[in-house]
Amino acid sequence: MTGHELKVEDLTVRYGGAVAVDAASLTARSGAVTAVVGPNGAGKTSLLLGVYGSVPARGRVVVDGADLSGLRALARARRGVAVVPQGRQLFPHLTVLENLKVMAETLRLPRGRADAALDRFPVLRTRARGLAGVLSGGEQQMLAISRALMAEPSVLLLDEMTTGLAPKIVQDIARTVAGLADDGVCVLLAEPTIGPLAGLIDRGHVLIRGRVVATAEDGGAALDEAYQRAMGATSTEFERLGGTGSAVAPQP
Ligand SMILES: Nc1ncnc2c1ncn2[C@@H]1O[C@H](COP(=O)(O)OP(=O)(O)OP(=O)(O)O)[C@@H](O)[C@H]1O
Repeated sequence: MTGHELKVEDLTVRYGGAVAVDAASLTARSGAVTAVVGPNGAGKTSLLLGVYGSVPARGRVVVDGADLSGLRALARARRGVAVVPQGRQLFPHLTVLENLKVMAETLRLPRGRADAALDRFPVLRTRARGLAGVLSGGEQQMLAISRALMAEPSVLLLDEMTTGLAPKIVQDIARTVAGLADDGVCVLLAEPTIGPLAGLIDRGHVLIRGRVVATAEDGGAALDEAYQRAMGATSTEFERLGGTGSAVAPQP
């Protein structure tokens, strides 16, 4: 197995004056599935897109020792970083195969790569000439994952891969993701809850208000505990501040 490592150092993402990710540092390595968990708006998507390079970010993104921070998303994709975006972002009016071809052409992958990607999940081969927009949610997610894997990435970023999917599909996809990590892909996924993925996640980081506030190394259940603790501490702080969520103490 060839191992890969992602190191994120002091990553900061701003939208205008608003800080979405605040000097976040984390690591992920192949052989283990790493998760970033946090509530809605915590900055998970911004973090993954900052790593992928599709939103401007400060800080460092290092893959296998190479600093990719100065590169645009396409260049990072060619250097082995792939993303399965939140909401999948497929072209609904293109066929399954055409969706794969668009990415293959964008990344200038060898001919035949898009067709071969249909074999990642058997259902994609049977739906190859059907429109992506009429696939079920689970099938669309399989297509998005196959599309991301076409370039044989060393780092795979998965944003809320299970949202809205039936439990059986979640488990099928989780098995695929576990297999990828075992096969040497460095997997970093972002989820608002750990729930059905507790068995998949090996380690991870808790992100709250853009900051990494906790790290757990001993599996999904340990990460969930750290997450609950951090959320408890956050709501206690919130109450202490009079429910304003600001750093300004409430007036008597
Ligand atoms: N394009 C944007 N322009 C301005 N603000 C944004 C943009 N994208 C996200 N934000 C804001 O940045 C913060 C972090 O959002 P982000 O989507 O990264 O969090 P998240 O943890 O992925 O949340 P969710 O689970 O709801 O997707 C939020 O306050 C959000 O409103």
